[in-house]
Amino acid sequence: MEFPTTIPALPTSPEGFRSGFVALIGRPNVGKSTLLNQLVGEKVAITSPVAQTTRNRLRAILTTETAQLVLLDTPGIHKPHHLLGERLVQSARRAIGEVDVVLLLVDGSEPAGRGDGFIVEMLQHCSAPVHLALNKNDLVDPARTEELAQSYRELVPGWPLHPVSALNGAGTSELVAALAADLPEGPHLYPPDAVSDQPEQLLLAELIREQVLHQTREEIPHSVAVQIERIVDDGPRTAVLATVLVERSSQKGILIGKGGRMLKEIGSGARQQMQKLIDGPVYLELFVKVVPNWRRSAARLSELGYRGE
Ligand SMILES: Nc1nc2c(ncn2[C@@H]2O[C@H](COP(=O)(O)OP(=O)(O)OP(=O)(O)O)[C@@H](O)[C@H]2O)c(=O)[nH]1
Repeated sequence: MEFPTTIPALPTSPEGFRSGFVALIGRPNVGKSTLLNQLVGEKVAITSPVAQTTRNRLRAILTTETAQLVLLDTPGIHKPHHLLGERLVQSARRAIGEVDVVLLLVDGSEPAGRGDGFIVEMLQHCSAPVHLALNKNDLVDPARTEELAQSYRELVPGWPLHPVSALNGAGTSELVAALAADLPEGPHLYPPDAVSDQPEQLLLAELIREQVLHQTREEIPHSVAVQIERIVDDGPRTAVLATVLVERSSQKGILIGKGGRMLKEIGSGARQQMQKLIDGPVYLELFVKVVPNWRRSAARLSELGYRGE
């Protein structure tokens, strides 16, 4: 694990303080991004009702009185269909090998299924302790809680189980305490008020991609990537120039919309989120570019930051 070389103003950590890395693993759409945002209390990971929106290993940093957890958000695990899919799985595997604790998140409103077996198998060989969080507990009829929990207990005997709702925060402080207890004793790794070590550029790109997914729903699948071309901080406002890459010209048409209306909606939604993140006015200019088969092009993937092995 790499540590930053320059760390501004780290406090003296109290005796018994714990710190370390937690990998967040789970199938697509179980609520990993929602949980990260709930834990950290600021928007660090994008969420979407469409599965498979998390592409980057986004680190969120959570500091409590007694511990600091550095969370790695890994892409949803699934069977890879193309090169991008394979890189997502590689990235999840790498995350598991590098951390102090693994948190496996499942949709606890459904009983354990075959897809969960695939991940459990993958985690059997992992030396770090694994915790299982049963998410979406808010959707569960209390009369079924025990039956659902039992189906997971049978799948992973001995792993600690935590019912949570990433949406409303129920059970999350107990979850954090349990994860922190499994971290080694150690000092702060980041300043206590840090929430992410991701470059601002990546966060901004993710906010645009989130709007594309929200506004276009199924019409534009995952063949979209965002490149931030330039960020100019000219005093009163921050100007952001970004390009949205799609694979086909029909997708470009949908993204731009009639009279440019769709792109305007996307831009305006993204700009509002950016202003919250930056805490100041933002000017956003968006371009749409067709790059056929960008998902299959290894060079392009590396340029966009999806590292292979
Ligand atoms: N009711 C309920 N819905 C939730 C909860 N957590 C997440 N969701 C919803 O589930 C959907 C998927 O959540 P995400 O956080 O994007 O899921 P993810 O695991 O990051 O998805 P990928 O990026 O595809 O890996 C969204 O519509 C969330 O609002 C929860 O605790 N309760």
